Amino acid sequence: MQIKLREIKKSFKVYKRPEGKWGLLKGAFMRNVTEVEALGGIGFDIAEGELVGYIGPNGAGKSTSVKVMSGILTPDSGECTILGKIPWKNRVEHVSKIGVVFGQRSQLWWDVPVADSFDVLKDIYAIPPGDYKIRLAELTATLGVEALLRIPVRQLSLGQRMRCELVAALLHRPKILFLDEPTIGLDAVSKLALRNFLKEENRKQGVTMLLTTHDMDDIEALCERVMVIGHGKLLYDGKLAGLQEKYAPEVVMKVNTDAMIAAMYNDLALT
Ligand SMILES: Nc1ncnc2c1ncn2[C@@H]1O[C@H](COP(=O)(O)OP(=O)(O)OP(=O)(O)O)[C@@H](O)[C@H]1O
Repeated sequence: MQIKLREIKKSFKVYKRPEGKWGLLKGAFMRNVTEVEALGGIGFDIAEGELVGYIGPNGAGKSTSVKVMSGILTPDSGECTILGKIPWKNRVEHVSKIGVVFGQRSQLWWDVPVADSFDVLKDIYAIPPGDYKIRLAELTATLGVEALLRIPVRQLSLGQRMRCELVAALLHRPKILFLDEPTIGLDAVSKLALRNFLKEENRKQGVTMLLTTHDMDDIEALCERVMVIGHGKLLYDGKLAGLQEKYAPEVVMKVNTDAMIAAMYNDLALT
């Protein structure tokens, strides 16, 4: 298995300021600490070449899991091996084998042209110049971003930036790609283009992908297998068709996946 998680737990300490008009002053001397359990013993396996959907309501623990798997966060307990290594213990080696796209954050430098960010990534990942040239040409052509290379990132539209984020995440030919809400805020055309790209990258290059999204059309278009997480626990791991059978209305021409997922969250008391 490329990705293996067992009983991963992660809690965060949250500091609360005392309420009332003196709260700010009192808060300087004393703060109430509470613990939020983001992951309560998550476990799953993902094999090479799989494209798995990872869904759940807001605050379910999806991003926290992705951060653990990408080595950004160390869990409180449990086991996690990615390509046989522990992400937070072998960080340098780990990041050279994975790619991460956070839809709500950028890994590109805001004020410099896109091409300059790619050049920096080439040095960070120590990509040989010949390979870099080929891979950059291949990715920029497929994602249609050649004309954007000299433009500073802050001047790009969301859809343009997202395509550049994908180039950045795939330049070093990672074996695994974690995608945390990559289609958030994109229009229908950009979503379709991005889905097609991900499907092809998975099929042709064999890149293993874990896709976190609230857009059930993403899941339907890309993932045969889906994992549902709620309150930090894995609630379902299986075929999308299995979820549809259980939660979709009996006779429909096209399954309304958003309604289906809303019914499931209600049923599992996740809302
Ligand atoms: N750095 C942090 N400090 C405190 N609490 C945190 C932190 N990161 C996450 N949490 C909490 O952990 C829980 C899980 O958050 P997480 O971001 O993993 O959820 P999510 O499933 O990705 O949600 P969304 O769909 O809204 O992005 C939430 O209750 C959140 O408030």
